[in-house]
Amino acid sequence: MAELVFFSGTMDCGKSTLALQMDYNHRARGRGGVRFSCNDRAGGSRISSRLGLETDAVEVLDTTDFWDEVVLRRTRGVRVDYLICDEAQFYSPAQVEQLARIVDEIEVDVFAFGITADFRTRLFPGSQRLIELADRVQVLQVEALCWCGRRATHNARTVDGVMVMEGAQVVVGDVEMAAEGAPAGTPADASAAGPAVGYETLCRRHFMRRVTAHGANIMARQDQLLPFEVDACLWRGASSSAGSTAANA
Ligand SMILES: Nc1ncnc2c1ncn2[C@@H]1O[C@H](COP(=O)(O)OP(=O)(O)O)[C@@H](O)[C@H]1O
Ligand SMILES: Cc1cn([C@H]2C[C@H](O)[C@@H](COP(=O)(O)O)O2)c(=O)[nH]c1=O
Repeated sequence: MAELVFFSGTMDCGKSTLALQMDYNHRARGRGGVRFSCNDRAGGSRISSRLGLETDAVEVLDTTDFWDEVVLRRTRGVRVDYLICDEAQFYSPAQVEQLARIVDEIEVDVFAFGITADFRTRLFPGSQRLIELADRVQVLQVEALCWCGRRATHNARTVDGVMVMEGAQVVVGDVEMAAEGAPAGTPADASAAGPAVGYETLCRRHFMRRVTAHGANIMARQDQLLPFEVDACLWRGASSSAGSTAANA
């Protein structure tokens, strides 16, 4: 029995990696599939994983009709047993309905991958329809982490390093690597003209309090600059470390 499965999680939790792995595994068993993506960071018509894997895909446009895509291939004698649908949050609700129809009427498995919510915690329309229609919604096992070490559940957007709550729902971008290179919150390319948009995965607590890694770093630095008496007092409290105030934020 064919299935519509929505694999979801925050940004940077391994969705595209899993999409490529599932495509590989099904293909290795002789099944025929079609890979789709939309607005991948690597550019059009690609599925790219931060682990370094990248492959070609059919770019989903506003005008794409998944039913036609499958029927056309089958009419030409191309085997289509499953679809890999990456960045599915960007698909329209109508396109998600086409995917459900493909599962039910022509027994093609559909494996969709995407984030559920945007930088304001609102569901993307495509993700909402997937949650409504999927046979299964599977949350990825690999957890992206907040800077505090908790499981990240939210995708924050930063503009020039500052977390924002206003702006267009769709802005293609990447998470910033706090541990590698520039401190989190530093624009990826500070010399580029225009504001630098980035993303950071946060736990709910720090999302609601708007504390990104960059903000936490500033608080930790301020801790280190406390007057001697206050600093000594905190130190005697044993729980004090440069990061503890930030972590309690
Ligand atoms: N250099 C690396 N070494 C090991 N794992 C990595 C490396 N870079 C990225 N990853 C893994 O890849 C995951 C991101 O995978 P990706 O498929 O690009 O995520 P998504 O599509 O969900 O945004 C990270 O959570 C991490 O587990
Ligand atoms: C939160 C949020 C994200 N996006 C964009 C940013 C990326 O291009 C993709 C997510 O890709 P990933 O493979 O899951 O990292 O979505 C956006 O346009 N709007 C948002 O609010």
